[in-house]
Amino acid sequence: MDRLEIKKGIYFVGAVDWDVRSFHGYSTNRGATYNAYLIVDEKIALIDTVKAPFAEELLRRVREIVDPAKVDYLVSNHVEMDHSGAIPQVMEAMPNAVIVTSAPSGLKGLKAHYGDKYQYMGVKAGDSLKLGSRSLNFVATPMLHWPDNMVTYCPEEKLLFSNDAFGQHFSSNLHFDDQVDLAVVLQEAKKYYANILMPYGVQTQKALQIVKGLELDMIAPSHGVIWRSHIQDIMAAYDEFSNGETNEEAVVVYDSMWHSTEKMARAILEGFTRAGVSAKLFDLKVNHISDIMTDVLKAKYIAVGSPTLNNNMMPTVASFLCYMKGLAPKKRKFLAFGSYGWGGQSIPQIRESLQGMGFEEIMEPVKLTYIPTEEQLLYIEEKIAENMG
Ligand SMILES: Cc1cc2nc3c(=O)[nH]c(=O)nc-3n(C[C@H](O)[C@H](O)[C@H](O)COP(=O)(O)O)c2cc1C
Repeated sequence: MDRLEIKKGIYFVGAVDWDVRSFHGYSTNRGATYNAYLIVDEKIALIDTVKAPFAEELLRRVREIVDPAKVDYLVSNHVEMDHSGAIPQVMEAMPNAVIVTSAPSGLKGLKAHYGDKYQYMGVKAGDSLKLGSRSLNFVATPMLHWPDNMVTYCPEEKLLFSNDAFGQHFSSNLHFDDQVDLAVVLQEAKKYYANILMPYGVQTQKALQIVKGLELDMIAPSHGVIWRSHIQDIMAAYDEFSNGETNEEAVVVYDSMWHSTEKMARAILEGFTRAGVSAKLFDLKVNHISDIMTDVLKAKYIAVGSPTLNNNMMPTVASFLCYMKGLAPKKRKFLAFGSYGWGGQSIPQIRESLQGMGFEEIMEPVKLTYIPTEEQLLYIEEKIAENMG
C-alpha cells in the first residue's frame, strides 16, 4: 500500500473510492476519495476518518506508520459520515485517542451518530492544540456546509486541513494538484461547490477572507487532490464561485415525451445564440441534475420546459426544480415553456416555482399546443434574442 508522506512526518492515510457513482444523489462519474491525514509528532493526531466501508484501508495505512494505539487525537472537522463513518472501527484500534471536534455542534452531531462512549474534547474558534513541534489551530466555518464544520490549520507547516472546502470528487492514485489534469480537477471543484456549497456563498466569502490571511503552502481537503502548486487557482475559483455574480450564460433545461417541448428548447437555445449568449441545452432524460447545477452556478438565464402530463409537469422537471430550489441560486432570470394538449398546467407550474425562487421573468411563458410550427419556432428564437438586447 502506498505510503504518502505529504510533508515530513505528515501522511495521507485516506481511501480511494474508485467505484462510487452516486454520492447522496450527486453523480460522481470520476469516483471520490475520503482523505484522512496522520501527523506524527510528540503527540500523534489523525485528521478526519473515511466512509465506514473504508475503515480498514485507513487503518492499514496508519499501521504502516505507527501503532494505532499510540494515536492521541482524532480531529473530526466535520460530522458527516464520509469523514466520520469509520470512527467506531478506528476508535477500536485507537482506544487512547481523544476525539477533538467543534463545540457545541460537532460534539452534539458526533454523539448523535456514535454515542458518548468516547472521550471528546470540544474546541472553539481560536483554540489551539500543541502536538510537540507543531500545533493545530481550529477555525470555525459554520454552515460550510453543516453547523459543525471547522478547518484545522498547522502554522508551523503552513498547512490547512480544509475538510470539504476546496474538495472535489475525483479518484486518483496520485494525490497532488500538479500530478493530474488541472482543468479536470477545477471543473470537479466547481461541480462540488455548486452541489454542496452553493447555498452558503456568504459563509464561503467569510471563510475565504480568513484563509487569505493564513500563510499557506499546502491545502489538504477531505476530498480529491491536495493543493500545493495551484493554491492561488483554487482560491480564485472559490472567490468566483461564491461572489454571487452571474455571467452572460444560459441553461435550457427540459424534458419531452414526443419532442415538441424539445423543439421549443432548441429554438430558445438558438435565440440565446443569436444574442451572443453562451448557452447549454440539457435534456433531463440524459443529463444528471448535479451536472446541470454546475452550469447553473454562474448562469444568469435559466429556461425550464415541460409538456403537460396528467395535469402536471413531468416528474424529471419537478425533481430538477426541487433540487435547484434547495441550492438557492440568486439573481437569475427565467423563462417557462412547454407544449401541451388541452389544459397546459405544466407551464404555469414551472413559472410559479421559478418565481418562488425569487427569479425575474425574461418574458411571458411560451406555451404551445401540440407540435410547434416552423413559424412559431422562429418567433420564439426572435423573441428570446430581442429580450436579451
Ligand atoms: C400520457 C399523457 C398525458 C397527457 N396529459 C395531458 C394533460 O393532462 N394536459 C394537457 O394539456 N396535455 C396532456 N398531454 C398532451 C401533451 O402535453 C402533448 O401531447 C404535448 O404536445 C407533448 O409535448 P412533448 O412532445 O414535448 O412531449 C398528455 C400526453 C400524454 C402522452
